Amino acid sequence: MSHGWGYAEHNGPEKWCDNFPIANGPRQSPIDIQTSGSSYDESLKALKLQYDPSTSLDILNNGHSFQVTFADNDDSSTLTEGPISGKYRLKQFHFHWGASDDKGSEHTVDGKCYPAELHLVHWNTEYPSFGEAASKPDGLAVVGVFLEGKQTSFTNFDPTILLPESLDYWTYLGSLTTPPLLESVTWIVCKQSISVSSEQMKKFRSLLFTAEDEEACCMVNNYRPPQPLKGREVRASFK
Ligand SMILES: NS(=O)(=O)c1ccc(NCc2ccco2)cc1
Ligand SMILES: [Zn+2]
Repeated sequence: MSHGWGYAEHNGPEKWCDNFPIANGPRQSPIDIQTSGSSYDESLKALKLQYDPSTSLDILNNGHSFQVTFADNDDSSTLTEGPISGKYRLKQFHFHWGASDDKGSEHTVDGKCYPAELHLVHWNTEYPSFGEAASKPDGLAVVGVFLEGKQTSFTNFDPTILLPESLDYWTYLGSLTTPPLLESVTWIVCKQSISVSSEQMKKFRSLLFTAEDEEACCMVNNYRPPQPLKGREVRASFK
């Protein structure tokens, strides 16, 4: 693939293995969460998310999604408890979405897709930086939140506001869902979705994959389809 990876026919998820052979690895993400195959684990703790909105730095279109990046030079915005041990710092959050409401999420639940999925990306402070942590099996923890259509207000930047009322979750060991597809992510997928208005979905779909001097190509369908479970366990924090 001479050009960078993307989501088009010529450089999309089915082609990523050409440059990133780990695409066919043992713990790839996303997955289809089959609720009958997940098991309640009473030892799983509740998620503890403590975010300081003042640590948000900038919002940018990185050509694959738009992301809000956070200052991660101290423990102002962290994830602790839940399925992880130790403390993970919030690095950024971003979204994946479809061209229409019938697709767009990366994880699916019993085959059900959502119009979009939020990813809150955290790295293990056992390691010196995100880049270092990203190559370790326990280096990252990403909280996934489904978005589904309803009229709602969508304030900004304080990621806590982006979280659903219930923090019940499924958890499994997986990977980044875009290249470099590193198998370093403890996935924490919330059962309850948050609402997003059709106006907001229109704004997502008006973003562009392309730069200003290129022919406009709308940023839609920037999601990887579910990958083989390969015997992994999916645990639930709820009965
Ligand atoms: N969709 S996601 O939450 O799995 C995700 C999160 C973060 C990156 N980061 C990309 C990267 C560059 C170097 C190491 O990592 C890529 C994908
Ligand atoms: Zn993502």
